[in-house]
Amino acid sequence: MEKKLSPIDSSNHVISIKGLEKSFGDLSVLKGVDLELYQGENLVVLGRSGTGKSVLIKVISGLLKPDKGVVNVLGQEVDKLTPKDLQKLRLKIGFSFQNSALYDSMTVRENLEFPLVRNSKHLSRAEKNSAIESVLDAVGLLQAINQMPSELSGGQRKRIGIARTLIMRPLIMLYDEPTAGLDPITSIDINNLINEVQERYNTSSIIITHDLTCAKSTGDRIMMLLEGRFERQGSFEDVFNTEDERIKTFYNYNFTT
Ligand SMILES: Nc1ncnc2c1ncn2[C@@H]1O[C@H](COP(=O)(O)OP(=O)(O)OP(=O)(O)O)[C@@H](O)[C@H]1O
Repeated sequence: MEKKLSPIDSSNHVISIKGLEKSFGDLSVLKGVDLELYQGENLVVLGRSGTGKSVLIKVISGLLKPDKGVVNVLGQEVDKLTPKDLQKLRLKIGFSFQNSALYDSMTVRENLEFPLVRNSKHLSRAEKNSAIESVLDAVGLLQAINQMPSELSGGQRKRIGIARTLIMRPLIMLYDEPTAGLDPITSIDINNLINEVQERYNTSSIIITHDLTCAKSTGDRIMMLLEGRFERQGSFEDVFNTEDERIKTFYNYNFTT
């Protein structure tokens, strides 16, 4: 399903990257990447495996340092921050990583309480309960509050993972392969949830994926990472309306196999 595009204020960016380069030994992964994430938009970063999408997310979140370039997140240059300030900045970013597993020995409620206990010690019991119930309601799983992760489906666990991220009220969401390993119907549910989160919490998001259905249904704007650079960007149609064989192959592989 195609996305109803959100109105974007392109004068107001929450992430701005200019001339980002990152290599590992002889392997040059990002070769001069520019990217702006605008307030309130869903930006999809598409690219084949190994093109550096996860490296990009790690640089944005300060887990990797750029070799060259400026990476500004919420007005701060990430690689110039002290560990304490970087930690503060990270609390404003919600990470939905492929491997952000739930704690199996804790109930859903305890899993959601965990980040609050660590980072929002001032909250009362009632405030914690209210925050937990509110995010569970947002992901449509209030009824699962006392269940164990092992009792939930893969799609439900993904939803709880997103709820656990939302509980800290992030300004930016970073989704790394949100539909990986999910069947097509469950993937549609997650795509819808990404859009609901955008509307409900007014988050700005980067969605890293090679799933074109996910790109089409969640992206206000698409950027295509090819050989270390963003070669094309725009609406889904803009990006794929091209004679570039590399992009045509990517499209055909996704939609015809
Ligand atoms: N810490 C690291 N040390 C050395 N090489 C790395 C490191 N992190 C990533 N790489 C290399 O950088 C390249 C890009 O990796 P990355 O994980 O960003 O790809 P990706 O586009 O996210 O792929 P996928 O879709 O498969 O997750 C790969 O060749 C990877 O081996």
